[in-house]
Amino acid sequence: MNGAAPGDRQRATGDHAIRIDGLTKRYGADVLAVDDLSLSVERGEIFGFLGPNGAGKSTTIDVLMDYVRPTAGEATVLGFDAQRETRAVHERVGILPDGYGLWDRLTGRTHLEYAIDLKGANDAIDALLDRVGLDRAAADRPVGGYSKGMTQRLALAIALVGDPDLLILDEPSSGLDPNGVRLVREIVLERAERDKTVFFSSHILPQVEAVCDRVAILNRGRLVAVDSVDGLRDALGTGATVTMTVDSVPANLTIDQVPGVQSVTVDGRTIRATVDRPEAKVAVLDRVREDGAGAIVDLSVEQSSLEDLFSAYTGSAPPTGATEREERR
Ligand SMILES: Nc1ncnc2c1ncn2[C@@H]1O[C@H](COP(=O)(O)OP(=O)(O)OP(=O)(O)O)[C@@H](O)[C@H]1O
Repeated sequence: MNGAAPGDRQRATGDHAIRIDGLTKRYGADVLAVDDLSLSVERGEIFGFLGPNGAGKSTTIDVLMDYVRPTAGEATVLGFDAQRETRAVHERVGILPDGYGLWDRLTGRTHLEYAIDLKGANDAIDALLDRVGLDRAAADRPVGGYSKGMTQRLALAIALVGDPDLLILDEPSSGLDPNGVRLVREIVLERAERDKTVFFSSHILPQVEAVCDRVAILNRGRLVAVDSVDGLRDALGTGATVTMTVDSVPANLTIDQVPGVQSVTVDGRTIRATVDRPEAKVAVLDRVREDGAGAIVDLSVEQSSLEDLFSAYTGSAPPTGATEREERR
């Protein structure tokens, strides 16, 4: 990477990868896309930026990159002012934008050459292609003939040019097959291992849950929550669901009286209890036996998912794609 003045080096070692302060963005008189948003992302964090459709995620990212100007408030990226020091930001940030603009007639390789040139970087193009699983021969064909998945792999490769300190991914998994979704996760985790920062919005909540240190949830332009997934769970008091299949369901089932049990449902020989604290899980098992359930023939305990939390914080069903299953880290 080039172009850092001596003063820049000092600022670029600041604590925050992203700092957003009182950001508001209006489109015309009617649309309040982002409403007084303040948010900090630490260096080295993997940070998930979530919200229902139209919540203001892309608008926020557009302000960070100075693609749009805020109505009020300010933002710094890697210590540089997003509006006044745009060039320094662009040199250090890799972005996979929502609806990336590629030129149909140019090859994938040419796109990468331009991106390397623009950043003053010296990446080996074949290594970038290999990293995102894009066939080297395909890279010599115009991108107009690429599938959606190939296009997205190319856009990811462009985002990785120059080994950026901050990678911003806006919906990185839309249009990708399961291999592509896995690739995004690998790239995100590889960045984390090298203390790079990743800020990404995604509708695939299990993927976010699997990789993010913290998440922010935006709803109608306002920040409604920011914490680790565990922290969000604790704040809402939603803990876990204990599911037991028993020999016979007792006529007088009293587990709803166990401290920490929030709700109990029975379906055939399966009893399901939601609990709001860890010790209630074991207490529920003890009580079921005391009530006379006989043997417990099957048992599972599931933490409240990020999908459950998302719905609780926004009052909306998780966005399309959120139910795609992901392995946990
Ligand atoms: N250029 C624009 N002109 C007018 N309104 C806009 C413009 N861009 C975004 N908006 C509006 O601003 C609001 C926030 O949109 P934004 O794209 O930032 O949300 P998002 O959270 O990224 O949504 P999605 O998940 O659907 O991509 C929406 O109401 C949207 O219609």
